[in-house]
Amino acid sequence: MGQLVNGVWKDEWYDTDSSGGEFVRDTSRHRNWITADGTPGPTGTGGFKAESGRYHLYVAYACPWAHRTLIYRALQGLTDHIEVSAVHPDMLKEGWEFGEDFPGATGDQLFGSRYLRDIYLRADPKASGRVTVPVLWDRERDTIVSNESADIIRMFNCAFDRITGVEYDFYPYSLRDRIDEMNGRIYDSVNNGVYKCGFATTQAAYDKAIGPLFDTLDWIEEVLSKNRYLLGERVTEADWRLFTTICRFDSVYHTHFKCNRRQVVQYPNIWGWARELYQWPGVAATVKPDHIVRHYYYSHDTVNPHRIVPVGPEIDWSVPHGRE
Ligand SMILES: N[C@@H](CCC(=O)N[C@@H](CS)C(=O)NCC(=O)O)C(=O)O
Repeated sequence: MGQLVNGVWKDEWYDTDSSGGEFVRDTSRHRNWITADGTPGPTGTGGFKAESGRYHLYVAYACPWAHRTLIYRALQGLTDHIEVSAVHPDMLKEGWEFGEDFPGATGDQLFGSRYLRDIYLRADPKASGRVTVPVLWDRERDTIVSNESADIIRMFNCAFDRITGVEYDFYPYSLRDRIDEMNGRIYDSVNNGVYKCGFATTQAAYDKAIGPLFDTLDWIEEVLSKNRYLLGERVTEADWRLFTTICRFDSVYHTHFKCNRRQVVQYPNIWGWARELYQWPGVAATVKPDHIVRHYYYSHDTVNPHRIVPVGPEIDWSVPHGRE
C-alpha cells in the first residue's frame, strides 16, 4: 500500500505517528458531479452531463465505500449505462492492481492498465495522494469525475433518471436534514469507526474508537426495534451507507479490526434489517464475501503479518428477515 507524490508511487503505510496512533482518513481530491444537463454540482466544475455509456466505474468488491456505488448502480437501473472494472482483492506494495486471477476481478476494461494508480496518473500525471476506490471515470473528457463515494451515490440517485426511467429517491427533500444527521453520526463512529479501531496503533487510539462504535450500534438496534428502516418506513441513503459496513462486520471487522464486543448476529433488529436489504432484488450480487475476506486479512500486513485468512464465520443471509 502506498500513495502518489507528484506522480511518483511511494510504498508507505498510513502515518499514525503524527496523530497519537489514530487513523485519520484523507479527504477525496476529485469532487466533480455528473448532473442531468451538465451544469456544475455542489462541488467541482461542470461539464459532466449524464449520458449512457460515457462513464466507467472502478471498484473493489472488498471496499465498503465502493460497495455503496455498486448498490446504487444496481438499484437505480444503471447497469446498462455505466460499466464496471473491479480490481483484484489483494492490495499490496503497488496498491490496488488489475490482476484477473481471482473470480470477479475484471482487469481494467477501459485501458488494460496494470495498477489503479495508472488511472489517477492518466487524469493528472503529477497526481499526489492516496489511490482509492471507487473512481468514476469520464471517457469523453478522459479524466476522473469523482473519487468520493458519498457524492457518487447522490449522482447515481437522480442524475440519470431521464435515461433510466428509475425515479426511486433515496435522498428525498423532506428527509435530507435527518439523513445528513444520521450519516454524520454513523460515518464517524461506525463506517469509519471500524477503521479507527482496526488501524489504531496505540491502545489509547483503539479505546477512543471502540466505545462510540458500540454505543452507536446499540442506539441503532434501538432505532430499528421501532422503525423498519433508519428513518422510518422508507429506505433512504442512510440505510445503504450503513449496510455496506454491517455486511462486512462479522466476517472481518469483528475479528480483524478487533471490533469484538458483539457480532451483528447478536443484534436481532440490525441483523433482520441487514438481511432485508441484502434480499432486495439486485443487492446480493453486489456482495462478494470472497473478495471481502481475502482483501482485509491478506492486504493489511501491519494488522495480520502472516496473512492467514480465517475460515469463518458461516453467515446465512437467506434466512427470512421477518421485518414488516
Ligand atoms: N472517501 C473515500 C474513501 C475510499 C477509500 O478509502 N477506499 C479504500 C478501500 S476500502 C482505498 O481504496 N484505500 C486505499 C488507500 O487508502 O491507499 C470514499 O468514500 O469514496
